[in-house]
Amino acid sequence: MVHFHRVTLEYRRTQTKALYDLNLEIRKGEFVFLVGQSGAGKSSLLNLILKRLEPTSGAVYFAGENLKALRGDRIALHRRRIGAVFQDHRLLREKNVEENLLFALRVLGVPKNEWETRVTRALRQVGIVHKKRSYPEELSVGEAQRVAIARALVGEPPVLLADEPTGNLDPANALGVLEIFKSAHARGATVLMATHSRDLVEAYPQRVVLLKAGQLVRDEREGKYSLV
Ligand SMILES: Nc1ncnc2c1ncn2[C@@H]1O[C@H](COP(=O)(O)OP(=O)(O)OP(=O)(O)O)[C@@H](O)[C@H]1O
Repeated sequence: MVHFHRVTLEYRRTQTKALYDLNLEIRKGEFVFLVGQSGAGKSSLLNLILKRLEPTSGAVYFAGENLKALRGDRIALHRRRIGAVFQDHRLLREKNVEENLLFALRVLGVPKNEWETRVTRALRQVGIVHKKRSYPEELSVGEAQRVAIARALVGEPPVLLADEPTGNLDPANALGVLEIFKSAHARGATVLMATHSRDLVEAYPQRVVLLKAGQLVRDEREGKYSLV
């Protein structure tokens, strides 16, 4: 589903090598925790999959297609296959929770007759139906994070990327968020989640990929939380 072939990423201005000669293959339907110290390259890796960044050398393939070849509208179409949850969740401030999700469905081109069911289902999954008329600034950090997850889920994309989705949450809420991703995984989604949380990795023993200074140093199939 996602394949990194000898990927090096250097941020030109600062000449920082964020990733170095990285090879990684993630199969359809896998759940992968991406772990490693701050600055190890986790966010950079996720941004390459979204084609927000281009590799300096090497190639990133998505569903067999080299992302380098994508231009214009095809980049937008590519991103619609991915539900992304980043720390800066970028909810639209002038729209309430429900409208934020409806906006995502409109962009995705989902037929109107499905909108209501999809929104209700996604908000239910994250336990936030009661806040559907609230505006982003009226939400707690954790609530806003859950809305961002609902927005990523509402289009039912085949791939979910999450960068520290539980970073601002207390342990109970963090495990709640993990449950949401577990359900998406059970429904067949491929999930790649960057995290610093041992608790999460321990709670859901799956593949764990450890990055260190931009290199893949361990790849464990059985969720060894000691890697975190
Ligand atoms: N826009 C940028 N310009 C220059 N250097 C950057 C940029 N973004 C990240 N870096 C550098 O690239 C390296 C990898 O950063 P990245 O954000 O991918 O790490 P991370 O593992 O996600 O860290 P964290 O756990 O703190 O989010 C770091 O050395 C960082 O300072």
